[in-house]
Amino acid sequence: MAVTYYDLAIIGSGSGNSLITPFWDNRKVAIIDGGTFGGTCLNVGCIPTKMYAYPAQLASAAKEAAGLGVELTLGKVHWRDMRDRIFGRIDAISDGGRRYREEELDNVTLYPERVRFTGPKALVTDSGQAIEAGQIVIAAGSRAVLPDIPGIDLPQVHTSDTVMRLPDLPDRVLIVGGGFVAAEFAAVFSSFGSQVIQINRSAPLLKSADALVSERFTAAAASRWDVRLGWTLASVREDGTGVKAVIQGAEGGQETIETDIVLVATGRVPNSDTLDLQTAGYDLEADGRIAVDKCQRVLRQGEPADGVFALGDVSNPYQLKHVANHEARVVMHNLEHPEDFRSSDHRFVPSAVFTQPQIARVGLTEAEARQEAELKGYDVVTTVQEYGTTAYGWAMEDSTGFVKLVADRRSGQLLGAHIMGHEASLLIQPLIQALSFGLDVASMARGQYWIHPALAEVVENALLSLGIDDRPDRA
Ligand SMILES: Cc1cc2nc3c(=O)[nH]c(=O)nc-3n(C[C@H](O)[C@H](O)[C@H](O)COP(=O)(O)OP(=O)(O)OC[C@H]3O[C@@H](n4cnc5c(N)ncnc54)[C@H](O)[C@@H]3O)c2cc1C
Ligand SMILES: NC(=O)c1ccc[n+]([C@@H]2O[C@H](COP(=O)([O-])OP(=O)(O)OC[C@H]3O[C@@H](n4cnc5c(N)ncnc54)[C@H](O)[C@@H]3O)[C@@H](O)[C@H]2O)c1
Repeated sequence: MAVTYYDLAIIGSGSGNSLITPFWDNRKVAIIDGGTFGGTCLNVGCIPTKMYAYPAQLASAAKEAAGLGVELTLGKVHWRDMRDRIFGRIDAISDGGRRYREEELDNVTLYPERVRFTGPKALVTDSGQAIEAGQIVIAAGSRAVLPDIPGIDLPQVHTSDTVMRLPDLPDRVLIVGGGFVAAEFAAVFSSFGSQVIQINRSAPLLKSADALVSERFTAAAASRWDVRLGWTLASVREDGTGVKAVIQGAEGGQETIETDIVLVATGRVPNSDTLDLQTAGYDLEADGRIAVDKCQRVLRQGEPADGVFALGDVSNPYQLKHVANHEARVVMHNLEHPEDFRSSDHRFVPSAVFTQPQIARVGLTEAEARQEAELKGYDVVTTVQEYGTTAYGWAMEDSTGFVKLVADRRSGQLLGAHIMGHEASLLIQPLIQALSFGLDVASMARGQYWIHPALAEVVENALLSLGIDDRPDRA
């Protein structure tokens, strides 16, 4: 079999696509992707979901405004127009990116097919094209898992990959799962007027969040759509244009739900199993992720393999685009500077769920901090500051938003921050900055102005209410 040799082969055109810098202009690069060019975030993930989440926020403003003396009526939601606007933009970007790689860069070859390893630095595509490369980057991402139950292949059963392309807004939606994807789509569909039932195996929703966030979000969600905890999906069968979904309770009971569509959002698994990694001898973590060292080098029998890197959802447990981007920047440097490797920094990985109300997090939950307290010598202190205690919170008549901080009284450092409420994803950013740069609580609270009466005052007040005051020059 004829083998084509490349200096660099990249598996996955999501975060992997950003690795082709001018450094490679006079070198041969292969980029291989068996799916839609641009990967998850662009085509079926972060970007289109937020392009639905924002109009959903606008649609739900009508209810919010009523409490403030403004009568707004939600007219019609033009789902099809929205869908066409969103994907008109996204598909063009994906297509443009693919064309640029395929047609405009002489040194880059795009293989639009799946690939697997045949040796440590050897690959073969589904059509049998053999590739060898000096360096290889595995950026193959993750995919939605589907439970193995009767009816799971019916066209009315969706994952996040397909649900955003529905021809019409469904009247009734059954959402299975209690994580990020479920929380975001439940908010979108319920804001647009669909009847949403969300079932989750465990209680509460968003169970990896700080316990107070999970508890309060579960209550907030239940006030907006129908939340049923302790249920799983048992089977689905067609019923006219919709389906009858049988759900199974933790106690053994069953119920049948009539719905137009089912959205399965029960987690994602790394695509490592598509790559025949055992042939190349590379190590996997227990959950199927590719094992890497701090420099993102793939491990082989516990040792970093020379010139083989992995990044993003295929190797990290976070499954977040900003983490994949960070790791891609590290890999980009390490590919070009083998004599001067950099490491990834996973100390303070933040996340936000663009549901209603919004949720954001960085650092430790209270439970994690208490668990680590003895080992690390933390004197754990926490505070909860309601949005409603600040001037802007009054303006909003907010009754659900809050900031929870977790800190170490001994060192005066923040350990974690958890926000639920309006623009939580923005309010969290100064706290991410404080953690990342080691800014102590007292300096952060009093070493700068906080604009009055902005919503950010809720962060200032939360910092002050921790009762940590060790700045000798505090005014
Ligand atoms: C609905 C949804 C919403 C999300 N929202 C957010 C958000 O708001 N913020 C956030 O930070 N993250 C979000 N994420 C997560 C984010 O999308 C991912 O963490 C990120 O896209 C992962 O990037 P990646 O480069 O690792 O993989 P991907 O972008 O998935 O790229 C992997 C590529 O590899 C290809 N591939 C896989 N196996 C093979 C093979 N054997 N051969 C050839 N090609 C292969 C795939 O076709 C794919 O194109 C969301 C995810 C989903 C599903
Ligand atoms: N805003 C964001 O950053 C964002 C948005 C969407 C997705 N993502 C990423 O995508 C990843 C995947 O999201 P996800 O929501 O699919 O997974 P997840 O792991 O966050 O949540 C899966 C949920 O499904 C439940 N579940 C599992 N099996 C079940 C079953 N058989 N029946 C009922 N419930 C069941 C689990 O209890 C859990 O609540 C996330 O980890 C996240 O990192 C990020």
